[in-house]
Amino acid sequence: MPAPRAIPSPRTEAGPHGPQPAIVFDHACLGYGSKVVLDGVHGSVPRGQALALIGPNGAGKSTLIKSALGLATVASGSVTVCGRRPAAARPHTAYVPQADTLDPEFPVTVGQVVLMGRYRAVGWLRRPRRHDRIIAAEALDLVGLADRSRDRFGTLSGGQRQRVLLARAITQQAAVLLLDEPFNGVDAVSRDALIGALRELKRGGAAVLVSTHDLAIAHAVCEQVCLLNGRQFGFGPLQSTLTARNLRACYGAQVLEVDGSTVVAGV
Ligand SMILES: Nc1ncnc2c1ncn2[C@@H]1O[C@H](COP(=O)(O)OP(=O)(O)OP(=O)(O)O)[C@@H](O)[C@H]1O
Repeated sequence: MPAPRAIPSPRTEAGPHGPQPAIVFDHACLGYGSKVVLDGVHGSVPRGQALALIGPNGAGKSTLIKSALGLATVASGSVTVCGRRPAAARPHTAYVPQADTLDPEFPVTVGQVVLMGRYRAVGWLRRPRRHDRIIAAEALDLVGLADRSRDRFGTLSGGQRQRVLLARAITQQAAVLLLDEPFNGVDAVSRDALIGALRELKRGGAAVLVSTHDLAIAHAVCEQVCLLNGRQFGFGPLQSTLTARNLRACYGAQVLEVDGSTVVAGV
């Protein structure tokens, strides 16, 4: 039997016109109940690539991520994940919340948190097998925390906790990874570890959606960017989308020119 791997080998689902994108937003208007908070999102993410969601506070970044999980209302247009409605595609998606959503006082070890990612595959009432433990150990190694497995989750720094949550998502071996501001308040070591792990996941064929306030993260990890502020201000390759014009339209007065570079102030 081949050794288990946290990151599965690349797979492409072929459609009639070639490989199918992992995520497709088709003129999607998104919100909660009857309230629309995000208008006209249009673009797609192939497997093995990442999309950065960029925009000011309240722009709709989390809403876009929730729509791919089937947790936001699609008022018009459509959102498709792995060729299905998002709710039906949940077995193929893994979600990384912000680290502060998990109570650090909860008495659980780092290894146990990572192993929780295997529960969907194992079943809640069954014990994880050796196979699952190997996958969890490999995922923890990928985020650079192999030596912290027995430590209590709450004793880790915020950045390390964020890495543990990414490891938990990696063990799900999902085709689509959705990360909500994983770099917020993260130190340089954790930031580099997260960037390295995301690159490795893309190499394994995963499609990644990552919301961030940091344009440098988009450049380090993502092929495409989606600029949002209540509606879409651009969706496409970084170079042609992260233009001063688009950023100014999206952020307004918060965009500055510093030494010929465009900088978004205060985020
Ligand atoms: N469950 C909800 N019900 C109704 N409105 C909501 C809900 N969640 C978010 N909103 C609203 O949707 C809009 C977009 O919020 P969202 O959290 O998606 O923005 P964001 O870009 O992720 O913001 P931040 O960077 O501050 O996390 C906001 O006006 C917010 O108040």
